[in-house]
Amino acid sequence: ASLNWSYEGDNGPDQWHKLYPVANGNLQSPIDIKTKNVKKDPSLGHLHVTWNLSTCKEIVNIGHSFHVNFEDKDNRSVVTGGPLTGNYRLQQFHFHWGRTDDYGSEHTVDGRKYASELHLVHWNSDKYSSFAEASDKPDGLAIIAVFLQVGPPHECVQKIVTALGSIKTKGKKAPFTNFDPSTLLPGSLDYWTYPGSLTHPPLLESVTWIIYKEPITVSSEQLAQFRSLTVTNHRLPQPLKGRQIECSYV
Ligand SMILES: NS(=O)(=O)c1ccc(C(=O)NCCc2c[nH]cn2)cc1
Ligand SMILES: [Zn+2]
Repeated sequence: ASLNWSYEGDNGPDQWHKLYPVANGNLQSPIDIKTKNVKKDPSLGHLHVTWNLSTCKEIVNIGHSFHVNFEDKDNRSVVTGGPLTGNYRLQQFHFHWGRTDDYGSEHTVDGRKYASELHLVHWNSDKYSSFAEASDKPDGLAIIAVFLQVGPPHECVQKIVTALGSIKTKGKKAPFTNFDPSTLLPGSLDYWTYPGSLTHPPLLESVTWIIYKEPITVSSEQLAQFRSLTVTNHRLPQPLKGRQIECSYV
């Protein structure tokens, strides 16, 4: 089915509220993280990530982005701990980017835009039986975000960039196996967390966001390869509406 929304033109982000009224809700994402307003929460423990590379399945061109999909029929790849209660199962990861290296992340930090942002999407498999069922529940989803800055090329991102060559057109998919997403995490495991939403339609307010403070580094050429699929796919920061951002001190 062709999407009724886009990132530019008549169906762009400022129009999304017409078909998805929640776009003007109180828990919309992304947001700008004003670090001086973040609350240190000593009770926020480590995040425990157990991603099993046997669950990595395929890479798919979905038009406005590409997804790396995981088998989520059991708890082989889960995240738990930190702000989460119970196990959240990894379903897919994807990136957001802009037309140039100067912007492209969805979340920003004191107004700073990164070149890109990785999202690792998980659903609450203790309480729900599928992503779709979990996707509209307040405790349904947990999305881990990692910022990407420009510098030397990233060895593991290169595996993803190489695979893009075989999914050049919308709807195409290719096998993508034995990839360990933990190779995409930064060195420091300090994170911010806040309650928010999916960052494009259906924009459901069902997400516990967990955003690593430290970026990873990719090259300008690797980002240019992302753009070869679609030129831009990031939403701008939304109103905080009184939400509190917390941070761990690992
Ligand atoms: N950028 S992001 O916030 O990580 C994000 C992650 C996943 C989705 C998504 O799965 N959207 C369509 C499928 C669906 C959801 N609920 C019912 N169908 C959207 C945005
Ligand atoms: Zn995303």
